[in-house]
Amino acid sequence: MIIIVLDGVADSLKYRPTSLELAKTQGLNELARISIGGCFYPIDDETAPESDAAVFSILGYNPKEINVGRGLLEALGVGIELLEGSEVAFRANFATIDAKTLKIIDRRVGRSLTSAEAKELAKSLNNLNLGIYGGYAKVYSTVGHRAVVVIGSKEKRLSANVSNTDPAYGRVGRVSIALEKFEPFVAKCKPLDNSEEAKITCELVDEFTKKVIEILDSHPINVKRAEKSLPKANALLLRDAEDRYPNIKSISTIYGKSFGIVAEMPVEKGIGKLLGMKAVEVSPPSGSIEKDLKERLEATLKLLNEVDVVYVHLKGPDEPGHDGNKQRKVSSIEAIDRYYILPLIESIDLNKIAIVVTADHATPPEFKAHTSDPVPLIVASKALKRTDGLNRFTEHECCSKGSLGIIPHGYLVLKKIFELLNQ
Ligand SMILES: O=C(O)[C@H](O)COP(=O)(O)O
Repeated sequence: MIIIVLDGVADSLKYRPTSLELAKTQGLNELARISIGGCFYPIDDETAPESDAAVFSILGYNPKEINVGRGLLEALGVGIELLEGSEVAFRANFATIDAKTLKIIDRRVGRSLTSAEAKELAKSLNNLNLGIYGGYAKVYSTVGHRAVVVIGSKEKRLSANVSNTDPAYGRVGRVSIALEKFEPFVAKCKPLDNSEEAKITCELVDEFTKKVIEILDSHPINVKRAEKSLPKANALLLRDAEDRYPNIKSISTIYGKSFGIVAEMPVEKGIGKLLGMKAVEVSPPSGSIEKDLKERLEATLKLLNEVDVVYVHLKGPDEPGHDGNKQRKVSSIEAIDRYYILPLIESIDLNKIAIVVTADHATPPEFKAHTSDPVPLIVASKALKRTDGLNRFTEHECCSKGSLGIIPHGYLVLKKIFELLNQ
């Protein structure tokens, strides 16, 4: 089986036509016609999840039970080891701020920061001495404006039970939630319990934030960017702290099948590692969608020879959703259809291999953020005894006609799919 998760591909049924309804998708339509479908709430009907919690959920793990901070997953995804007890990992965004007022101008540097620029900036911050409690910071840039930050102390124990300095996301336990409204200022770190560890961690985080702004605001990369009228990457916003490796059952133990993963972003790579999935490395987005999708397709087909279930995570539609650009979201869906779905259908025998297509969460362009809306799901196979008569892979089609109905939690979905295919 191949499970294809199109990051943030769903929109909200409040804003129709949705991006999926607008897109011309010959391949997805073909799959829909041989499918059983339905919809599901990624976590529940009130949680707008980040991708990590949503992906765990799709794979059958209740994110509120496993309770893993995304910081650790991002770190695992780029091969960073954590010293449990004295180090805390965060997901970070290079951002553009007004250095005097700390007002956030763009949480993602207008998506204009190249990975090469981010690498240079990270170099200037790495092994930063925080001046108190033997504190230090390690900064690793990943894709574009994204980074991983590890805050550590040579003297004190630290804790991940601290709030985000990125105001766009909140925390329920270690599960990160996209906030509907937030004040656009770099937030101060707040300890989330009364421990000395959380208090010291926050002092180190706030010291880090201050030092980063001092160093980055006049960094030669930013001077050059300002000359070209590009936004400066002069702050790092931290979120989703984690300080321990959780004890989670591997995915093969749960389902009795071997799993592989094709993932583009560190967070999904990290999830794959944590759950013991076999990975085929693919390069980060290169700027050529066609080339990237061909590479992802080759990786999928390679893994298909080696494992029972291949999980494929394609980032494409999420970014234009965040940017409020519906037209670009539609184009991204159409590119995935043309360069990934159609050639995939031609390369495999749908009598023997089932294809599941779904989304990890909705990112409606009208909303520019993840929402809790239900997402569509199709299970396509020529071996199914019946189909739902779907014509398209869209929110309305799957939610209104799919016989799986609207499943209340994403973590119930994969078990249902296996049951369906075993009938
Ligand atoms: O693109 C990402 O890494 C996330 O899915 C969204 O995070 P952001 O709100 O920081 O862009």
